[in-house]
Order: sequence, then C-alpha cells, then structure tokens
Amino acid sequence: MSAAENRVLMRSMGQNSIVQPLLTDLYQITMAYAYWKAGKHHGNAVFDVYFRKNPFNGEFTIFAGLEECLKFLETFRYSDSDIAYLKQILPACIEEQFYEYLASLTADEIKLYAVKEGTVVFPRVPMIRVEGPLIVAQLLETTLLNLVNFASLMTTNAARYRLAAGKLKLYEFGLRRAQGPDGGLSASKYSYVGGFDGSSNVLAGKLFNIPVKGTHAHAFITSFKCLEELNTSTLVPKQGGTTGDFLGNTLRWREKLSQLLNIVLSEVNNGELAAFVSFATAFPDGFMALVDTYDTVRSGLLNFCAVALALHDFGYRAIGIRLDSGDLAYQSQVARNYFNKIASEYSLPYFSELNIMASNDINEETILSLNEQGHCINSFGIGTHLVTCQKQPALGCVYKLVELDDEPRIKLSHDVAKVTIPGKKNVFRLYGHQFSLIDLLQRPDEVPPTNNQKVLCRHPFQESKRAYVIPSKVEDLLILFWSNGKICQKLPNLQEIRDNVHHNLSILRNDIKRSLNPTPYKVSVSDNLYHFLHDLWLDNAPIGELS
Ligand SMILES: Nc1ncnc2c1ncn2[C@@H]1O[C@H](COP(=O)(O)OP(=O)(O)OP(=O)(O)O)[C@@H](O)[C@H]1O
Ligand SMILES: O=P(O)(O)OC[C@H]1O[C@H](OP(=O)(O)OP(=O)(O)O)[C@H](O)[C@@H]1O
Ligand SMILES: O=C(O)c1cccnc1
Ligand SMILES: [Mg+2]
Repeated sequence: MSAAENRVLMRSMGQNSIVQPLLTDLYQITMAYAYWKAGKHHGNAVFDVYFRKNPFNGEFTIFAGLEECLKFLETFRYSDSDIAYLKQILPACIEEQFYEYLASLTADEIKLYAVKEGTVVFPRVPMIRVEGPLIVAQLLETTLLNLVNFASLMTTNAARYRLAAGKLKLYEFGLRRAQGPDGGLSASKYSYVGGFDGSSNVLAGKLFNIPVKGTHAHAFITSFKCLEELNTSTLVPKQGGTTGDFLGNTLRWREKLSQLLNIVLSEVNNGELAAFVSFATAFPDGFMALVDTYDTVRSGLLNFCAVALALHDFGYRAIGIRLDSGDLAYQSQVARNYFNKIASEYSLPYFSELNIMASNDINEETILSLNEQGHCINSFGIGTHLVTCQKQPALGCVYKLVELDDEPRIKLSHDVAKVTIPGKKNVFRLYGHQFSLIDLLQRPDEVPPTNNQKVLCRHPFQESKRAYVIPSKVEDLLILFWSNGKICQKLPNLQEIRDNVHHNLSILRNDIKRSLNPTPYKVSVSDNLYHFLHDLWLDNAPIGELS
C-alpha cells in the first residue's frame, strides 16, 4: 500500500483524524486571542523543542514523531465546526474578527527545522525549531509536543531493549495493555522504529508495513481436555501423497521420547497434546507451541517434541516453543538440552536450532539479568513494560520561546537545568574517528565548526568546564523540513528511520549507552553563545537586597 493510500485509510478510520488543531490545550487559544488583542500575533517567533533529562535513567534519547508533526502542519486549519465550538466555550467578549482571523490561519508562514527522525539526541539540544508568526507558532505547541514526546519515549525504550537483547529477536506483544487504541498503535510503530523485529498488532502491520508475528494463547491449550476431542488427527505429507495418521505417529514418538528424556508418561497432559496436534495440523509449517500451561518440563516440552518429530516424518519442520511463566533461564536451558539430545539421537541438526521464545512481564532488566545468568532464549515477546514505558511513562519535551522579532528571550529559574538557552541556535555534532564526541550549540551568525579545526566547547552553565575539540567530522543537525506550506525534504520510510536509529546507536560510545550508571554525553555551547546567555541572564535577573 502506498503512503498516500495509508494516509487515506488512517483518516477514514478516524485514526489520525484526532490529530487536528483542537487537539490542544485551551490556553493556547486564549493566548492566541490575547496576542491578537495586543497586536503581537505577527511577531516573528522562534520556539525550541527540547527536553531536560534523558528517560529511563539513561543518557540518550531517540528523536521520533517528526513525520506526524509535518503531516499535522499540512492539515493545520480550523474548520467551521471548530470555530463554532470555540465560540461556544470562549467568553462572549471575544471579538468576531478574531474568529475570522483564526479561521484564516494556516502553517504556510511557518518554518520547521528538525533533526532527522531516528537521531540520538541529548538534553537541551533543540530537536525541533519552529519559526514564524507568534500566534501560529504558539498554537502548534501542545500538538507538536504530544506527537514527539511519546514517539521519542517509545522509540528510546525499544532501542534500550534492543541494546539489551543484542541480536536476539524482539516482538512487541503489548496491544492489550497499551494506553488505549492510539497509544497501542503508536507503541507498535515506534517499537519497530526502535529496533523490534515485529509486532502482534495486525492493524499496525497493515498501516505501517511492520512484520506481524504471533503464537497462541493458553486459552487454545486449555480448550482441549483430551485426545478424543480431536476432529482431525491426520495430515497430508508436505511433498504430497497419501494422508497419514498424524496422531498415531505423535503418540509413538511421545513414548520413545519419554524414555530418552526420562519423563513419566502418566504425568503428561493429553489435552495439551490434543491442542498441539490440532495447531500443528492447522499450521504444519508454522508450529510454535506454548509449553507452560501445565508443566513445561514434565509435560509441555515432551508433547512439543513428539509433535515436532511427527511433523518431521511428514516432511515439515516445527518452529519452536514459547515459555510464558516460571524461571525462563532455567526452562530455556532444559528445553535446549532436550532439543540437543533429540538432534544427536536422531541426527536432526535443525532440532538444536529450534526457536525458544520467552514472554511474561519482561523488561530491560529481566533481559540483562537473563544474559548474566546464561540462557538459551532466541526471542522475546514483550508487552506491558515496553508499550506503557512503565519505567518512565513520559518524556519531558518542552516548547520554549527563545526569540521574538530578532530579540532573544530567556526563561529564568532557580533550577539551572530549567534556564532556557536564548536565541536561535545552530546545532553541530562533532565526531572523533569512530564515535560522536560532543554536541555544540552556536549563535546563527558564528562560523560553523569544520573538520580538523580546533573549536572551543563550553559547558552552558559551569564556567570552568571547557574543552578544545578537533573534530574529524562535523554534522549540522537541524535541517529545514517545512517551508512555504510544504514538506521540503524527502521523508524516509519507517525502515529507513529504523536504520537511522541503528546507525545513531552505533556512533555512540558504549559507556553512554550502558544501562547502569551510564556516562553523560556532553552538550556544549560556543564561547560566543556562553557570553550571550550569561549576559542576558544577568540583564534579566534582578539584584536582590538583603536587609
Ligand atoms: N531467570 C529469570 N531471571 C530473572 N527474572 C525472571 C527469570 N525468569 C522469569 N523472570 C521474570 O520473573 C517474573 C515472574 O513473574 P511471576 O512470578 O508473576 O510469574 P510466574 O509465577 O512464573 O507466572 P504465572 O503466575 O503466570 O504462572 C516475570 O517478570 C519474569 O519475566
Ligand atoms: O507479559 P507482557 O510483557 O505484558 O507480554 C504479553 C503477555 O500477554 C499474554 O499474556 P496474557 O494476556 O494472556 O496474560 P497473562 O499475564 O496472565 O499471561 C502473553 O502470554 C504474555 O504473557
Ligand atoms: O502471539 C503471541 O504469542 C502473543 C500475542 C499477544 C500477547 N501475548 C502473546
Ligand atoms: Mg503474562
């Protein structure tokens, strides 16, 4: 499906249609009126979007949500019914001409600069810069933040799971526990962007071209009580030919295996076997069994292996198992041990490679702990912790006015971390030979840093913290994406954004990415910007009197 067809589908389903100008806080509209009354609405404003602290006790964040922001700008216009509704809820004193003016607004005079979607970003670095008429730029605040905050948080969360899991497969299984339908869809989309291999969410698969994957639930297993319930116990061999007795074959294997694996046959559950046989005859090429319903070691694994060997006799190969409770490390090792024994006993090397999927309340720490313990898991199915970002449910991106009509604006705070860096800024990423070294914010009229030229980088607030950097590569991070009412860059598809995430993580040092006590990445200002910031700070901070 083309991107345009997708968009039409999304709108017709009411998915993306909730992203519209009234998806905002009331105060944006009341401010708009007050700006208009004050004659400030045409002022040329510059707003920065940035956050102050990385999520998940980490030291990096992945920027995502840009395409959605640009699509919002494309459609930004108050409809007649929006205006009618605003007239109902706003005070009667609001002048009629204001509503006429509001109805005429578009994002055509806005310029939006942003870092590329999927880029790694750090505190205080503007991820988006919005320039244009104060009234429009202000009206965009809440919606843009809404589109960027969860997308970036989710992508960062997924990227952290990806770092923890290394090359193991990761599937997002969270729709049932997600924050409503839109949260669920966004979670599936941005999990994929952050490095997941697929999702169980079928609509996300359809809309975003994400691989969809799944096994079966305990309900399927518990729906069978005994072998007599099976209405199909035969199977046509993969190569064709006469239909054979699949159940009989499975039972013969089960008896043999019970001796090989030393499992007491009377303890093995027949309802579970019936379910496995049933699933295998429905999907002989895609047999993946949930083995923990009764007893993984004493029932599920034996039943699975018996069905897998019967499938082999019919020319098919089973895929593997899913573990959904108990000690996942231990059970995965028992399972692999069984698979290896069978592989060598019956000369079936692929049996050693059968997939072991683990699920059940898994989070980043569980994966790291499993890695430390040692395990034989190949893939994880992850829901709740991933999609709800349970460890940190919000990213604190803010939208701050930094310049109006070419004059810098500063927001002071007792908390230094909350002081804004005033004025329009350019952002450069300075690289060493392998990794990115530091980000440098400059005033727009400064000479940009260049390769192999020494540049002074200063901590924005601590005078003594300075360093000379000789970059071997310089990247100008902020790119103009929206100008003259149009998206003015070719936008990457989801796969390309995902590749960009992967690339961005590869240029970040491991100590910055590690889960426990990571090293902060340095974000600096030029000497010029340092003085500009501190002079303005002094100009705006009143001198107190002690008495
Ligand atoms: N080897 C392991 N190391 C660390 N954490 C693990 C390990 N194995 C499982 N876990 C985690 O421990 C928790 C076990 O949770 P819980 O006790 O609710 O499950 P359970 O009792 O095994 O499952 P159920 O109640 O469905 O039978 C899960 O969060 C799981 O991801
Ligand atoms: O554990 P999560 O990371 O959220 O992953 C998804 C979970 O969803 C399913 O459980 P289900 O909804 O059947 O409930 P359960 O927790 O009782 O297994 C599945 O078996 C996983 O356990
Ligand atoms: O396909 C699965 O195994 C699955 C899907 C959603 C939630 N839990 C498991
Ligand atoms: Mg569960």
